[in-house]
Amino acid sequence: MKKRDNAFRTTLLGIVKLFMCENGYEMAKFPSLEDLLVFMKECGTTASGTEAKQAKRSRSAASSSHSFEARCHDTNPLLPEEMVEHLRRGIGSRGQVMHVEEISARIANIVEIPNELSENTKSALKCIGVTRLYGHQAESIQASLAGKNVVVATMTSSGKSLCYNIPVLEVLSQNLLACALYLFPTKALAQDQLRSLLAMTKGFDAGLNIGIYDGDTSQADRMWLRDNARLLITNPDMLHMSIMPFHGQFRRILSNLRFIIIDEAHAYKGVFGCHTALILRRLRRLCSHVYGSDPSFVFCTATSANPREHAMVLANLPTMELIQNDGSPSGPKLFVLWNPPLCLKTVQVAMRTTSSTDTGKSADKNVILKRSSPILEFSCLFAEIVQHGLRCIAFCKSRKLCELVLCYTREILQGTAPHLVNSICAYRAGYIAEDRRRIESEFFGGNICGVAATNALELGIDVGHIDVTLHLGFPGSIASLWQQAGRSGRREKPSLAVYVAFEGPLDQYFMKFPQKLFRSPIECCHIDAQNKQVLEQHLVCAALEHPLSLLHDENYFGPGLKNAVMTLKNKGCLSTDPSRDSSARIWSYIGYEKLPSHAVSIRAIETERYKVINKQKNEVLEEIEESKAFFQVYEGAVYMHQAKTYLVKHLDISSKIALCQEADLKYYTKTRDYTDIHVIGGDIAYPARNSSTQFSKTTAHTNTCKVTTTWFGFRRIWKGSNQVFDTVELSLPSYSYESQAVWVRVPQSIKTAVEIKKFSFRAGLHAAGHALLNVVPLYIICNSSDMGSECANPHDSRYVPERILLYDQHPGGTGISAQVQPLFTKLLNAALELLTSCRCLGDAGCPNCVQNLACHEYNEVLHKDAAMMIIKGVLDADESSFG
Ligand SMILES: Nc1ncnc2c1ncn2[C@@H]1O[C@H](COP(=O)(O)OP(=O)(O)OP(=O)(O)O)[C@@H](O)[C@H]1O
Repeated sequence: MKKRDNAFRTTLLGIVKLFMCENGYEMAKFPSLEDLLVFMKECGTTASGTEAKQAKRSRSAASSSHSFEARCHDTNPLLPEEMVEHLRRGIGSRGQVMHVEEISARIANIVEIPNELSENTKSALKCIGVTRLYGHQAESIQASLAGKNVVVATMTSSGKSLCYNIPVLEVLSQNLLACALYLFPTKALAQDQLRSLLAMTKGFDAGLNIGIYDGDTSQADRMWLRDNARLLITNPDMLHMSIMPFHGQFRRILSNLRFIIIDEAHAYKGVFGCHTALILRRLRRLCSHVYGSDPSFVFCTATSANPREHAMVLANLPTMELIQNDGSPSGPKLFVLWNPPLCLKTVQVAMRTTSSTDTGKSADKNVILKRSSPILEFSCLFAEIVQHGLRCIAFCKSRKLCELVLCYTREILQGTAPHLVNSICAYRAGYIAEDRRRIESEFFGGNICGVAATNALELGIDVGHIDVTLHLGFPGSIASLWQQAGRSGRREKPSLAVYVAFEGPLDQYFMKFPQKLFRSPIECCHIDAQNKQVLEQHLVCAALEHPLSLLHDENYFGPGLKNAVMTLKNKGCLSTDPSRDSSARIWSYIGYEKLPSHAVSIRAIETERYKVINKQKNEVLEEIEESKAFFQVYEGAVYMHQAKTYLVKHLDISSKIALCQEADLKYYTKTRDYTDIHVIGGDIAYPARNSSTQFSKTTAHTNTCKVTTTWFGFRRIWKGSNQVFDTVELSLPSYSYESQAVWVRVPQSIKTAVEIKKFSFRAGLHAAGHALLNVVPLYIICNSSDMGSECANPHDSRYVPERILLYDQHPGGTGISAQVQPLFTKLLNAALELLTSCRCLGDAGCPNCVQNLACHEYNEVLHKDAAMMIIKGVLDADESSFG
């Protein structure tokens, strides 16, 4: 018996050793098996059961670069609600399911199609198989036909398009001159809408001449549409650059304009929203002053806290009918919060720094409790879901994550269901338009059953029925999470959403307090149509389109009009006839630019891009924005595209081309770089609405800044173990762009106090910046990549300014820094709370407090205690300066 026990012990120890070693744990820390098991039990991890089996399997799958494998091999079709139980028993058996929120089904509120609608409209409904209307559709159609401005804020896939298509088709079939203008934020959505409009109007006997007028429309088609279209689909960019500056060519449409449709209105926020608001004011002014038309608006938007206010500000409308009683049916949805399990990991930790000049270079190995990789957990879930016949969108926060998830999931499927490997793909910005259209239609048609996507698929492109949405990390706002989750479960069908947490503070906060996710109000959509800089830019465009009048145009451009006109006069952009009475003066454009609208970029989108070309096939794989290019493509970089790895062979900086070739590589690469932020000056005040005294007691400033990134090398890292095995030098030009920063000065006395404690001040500033960055999404709708903080470079001991600084990572800035400024005290308090409540040990903190996944310096040179002293010091100093 004893002999058998010993044999069992030896075998078990062998398995555990293998498991520990494959997962990077250090056995030496545990002298006996008992010590190890006691430790693992305390940590809530066990190397027996599933883990040990996995370890065994990993050994047999030694050829694979990863030590993971899907742990459930059955591939029976399952319904979404069966899936939760299945996951709990299978890959979720290590207690990953933190919460299951049951969202009950919604019963449809159905009404008959109003009899008074024309035969044309009735036949359009028949063409798409709609026999009755949902309550909200009937309500909004009635309001629109009565001439009211309407905003429809109902769930994803609730049939919002009919809320505008029906009144438009009705009016256009009754009045053969009437026209409508549809605005979509993306070209893909415009294509989608054109398809459904063409399907609806097959039997129409009134010529509508529906067409898209965007950057892809040929010159011949443009001319035809200008002369004939009655339903013109376009986007704010075209309106701004190509339609309004040449409005005379659109005389027929503008004179007869009855409707302006704005779908996906929630996409118009931040700087893009601010520009669109000014574009709509220009359009309404032209319609009224030049063409005598007064179109009604229909907005469709995802649920937000303020759909009515948002739509009214966007188009400067005094009244707006809000339709939000969703009458569409929806099946039950289960929303699962999934936390990757804790396990033991050996990590290199920076030792406590001993002086202000020491940058914390010494390191030691230690065993810590860490969550297993959320990316692998997510990929296992993705693989499991598609194996059970469920159609799935796996939402990832970044393009790189999208590629990694696809790569890992395909690898899992290769072992468990090889026939499904090519039935999943990635979908993200950067792919060329044809590839995106192909993926959309293959997903719609069922050739593809799962897509790893960024928020590029969040907006309502119709990809057919989806059973499950997976969410890797918090997408930046509760509104956005709901919008993504709403993509599954059309009509009465049950659906499932699984939110997989990263180790960051925000994700862990929601795992701990699920009610904050499910019971908290959804965020507001903010825009500031009074932004001085944006107003001036659009007034120049407006003056070219039709001279400005202080008397008649204040209605459109608001109380800032007079000051802005005077500024533009001083800049030599506007002139007036001084002999006229001042109130009767009209202001004409006299600037040197022929088309001022071409100098106004409304999305802060970069035009300069690098093309990534597959050398063997001579095909363009991707176009990467210039600011992001050198993080992904340089000679020797491993570049990923649709789960294939490529080696970048040549980078031609002058022609902006990266040539790569497919290669089966077991490593990935990461750049070594640093980013300097130079505050230029010029206060920015945005948005005005937030600068109430309640928030403004802060010495924080918002200024324009210059961001310069320098790349000096890259590392080659093994895929499975994440071990660096090679470091290579790089010589690339630095990249600079102007942006906006929000920052607060740290008093000299605090620096001295930190240094008396023998803490590193640089490390404290770095950690304080991270802590602040980690709490920003609690207050402001943004993606984690929107903002960065000033990070201390471990290889650089130059002077660092005594400040905590966050900056907008989009060239040109999207206004987010200025949104943060009035909230700075709140953020400092929240960051301090985050640090004091985190019980991690060690100066370098943990991903729950001062570490940040996106840190340019890989979380080196951090000091949590110093960060707490600095934040507290700034708060005290601010409090005393405001009394
Ligand atoms: N009254 C109705 N009866 C039956 N089906 C309907 C009805 N209204 C709309 N639908 C169908 O519901 C689906 C979703 O409609 P639609 O795309 O208009 O929703 P949406 O709210 O605009 O979606 P998104 O939020 O993704 O933009 C379409 O297939 C449409 O044909």
